[in-house]
Amino acid sequence: MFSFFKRFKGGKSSETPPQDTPAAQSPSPAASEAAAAQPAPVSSPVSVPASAPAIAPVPGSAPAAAPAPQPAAVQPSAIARTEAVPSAAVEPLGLAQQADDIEIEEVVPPPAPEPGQKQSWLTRLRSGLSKTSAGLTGIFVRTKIDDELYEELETALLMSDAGVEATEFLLGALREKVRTERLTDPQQVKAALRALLVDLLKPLEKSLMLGRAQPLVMMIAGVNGAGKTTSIGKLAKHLQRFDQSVLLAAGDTFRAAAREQLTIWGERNNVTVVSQESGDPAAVIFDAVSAARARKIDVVMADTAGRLPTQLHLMEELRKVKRVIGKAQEGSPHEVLLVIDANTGQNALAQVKAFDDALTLTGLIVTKLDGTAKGGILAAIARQRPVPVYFIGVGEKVEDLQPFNAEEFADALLG
Ligand SMILES: Nc1nc2c(ncn2[C@@H]2O[C@H](COP(=O)(O)OP(=O)(O)OP(=O)(O)O)[C@@H](O)[C@H]2O)c(=O)[nH]1
Repeated sequence: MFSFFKRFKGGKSSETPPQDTPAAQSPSPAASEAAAAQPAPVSSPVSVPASAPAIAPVPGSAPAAAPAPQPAAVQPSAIARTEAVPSAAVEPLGLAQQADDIEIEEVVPPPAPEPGQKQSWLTRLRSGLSKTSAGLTGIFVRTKIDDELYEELETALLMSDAGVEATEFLLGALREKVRTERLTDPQQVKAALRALLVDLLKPLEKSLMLGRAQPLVMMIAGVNGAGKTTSIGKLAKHLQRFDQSVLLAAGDTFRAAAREQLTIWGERNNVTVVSQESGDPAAVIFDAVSAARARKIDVVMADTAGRLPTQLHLMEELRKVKRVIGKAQEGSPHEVLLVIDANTGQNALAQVKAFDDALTLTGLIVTKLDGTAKGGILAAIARQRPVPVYFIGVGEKVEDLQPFNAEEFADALLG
């Protein structure tokens, strides 16, 4: 089963988080880059209790969900999936070196869905992708498997934003499967396409692993309006439900409304927001990470201003933000997430490539799959830049942001 989050557990790492010295009071001398910038006052609209549990029991983590730990990451499906993902750079801090005293356990299963909730989420995903699924399923009502079927399929896949490379790959593999498995019925071809899609998308499935550092620092980037701030809010709410204390850094010092949006959200949800009226986003985020270390907060999420990959100076600014976060806490940021709007089609792939080249992304959040999105973009990403997809969004409510699941997604695409 796919987990909402995973928990990094055991050993010295979680009991003794690295460098607990409150850096807020005594910043690291190495932080000259950030120190040169204006310090950001820590504004705590509503303060988070300093005693927020670092590794609190996880709701719903019934013993059955937590099999006996085995040395060095042997949780079956979860770890296999993690290893299958090329950017397994997110493997927790020096895991290999600490294999003797660290275990990984999948102890954070998905929350028990409220009646109808899961169903309504899937319904929204299906209806969001209905344009693509209508196009694809129409093809398989034919009676024969012929060139026309493959041509229509090619058009439908290209129209779904899968792009030339993923489309050619899927069609080539499909023809091969039809030949070797001697398929004769178009419905069998549909099932074969589903299997190929699942295989293609599966490496993108990955759970966010909690508890491998304190704080776990996530930097969130993306173009304007992709849904960064909204996703941070939703994710913070999910994290709170998993007993994680959260602190937000309003690193979008460019757009006042974004800062306000985050602050209001923080006030409503009892989450501290570190913000500054203007100035250097790196300094704001540096202070936020330092404050989180001092307060023993579990997760820091750092918002950043939207920017286009072609705005080279702004991309350089992001690289600086990342470097400075590393000075506030060694090994940070643990996650560099890109938020992409699925409605931007192939442009989203270009964004993934550009931001990955600049920042070495560890994951994606794909938003607005409830809109006019066609969904094939995930096949293009899987084929051309397989950065894991942690979450997908199908609406504006908190529960509209859910973990990406390749099978559910393939089913929604194929109708
Ligand atoms: N329909 C839909 N709307 C979404 C989703 N995610 C975010 N939005 C909306 O998209 C709009 C932009 O979201 P923001 O979170 O402000 O985007 P941002 O990336 O922070 O924008 P900038 O600060 O300008 O860079 C808002 O109206 C959100 O409510 C989603 O999954 N579905």
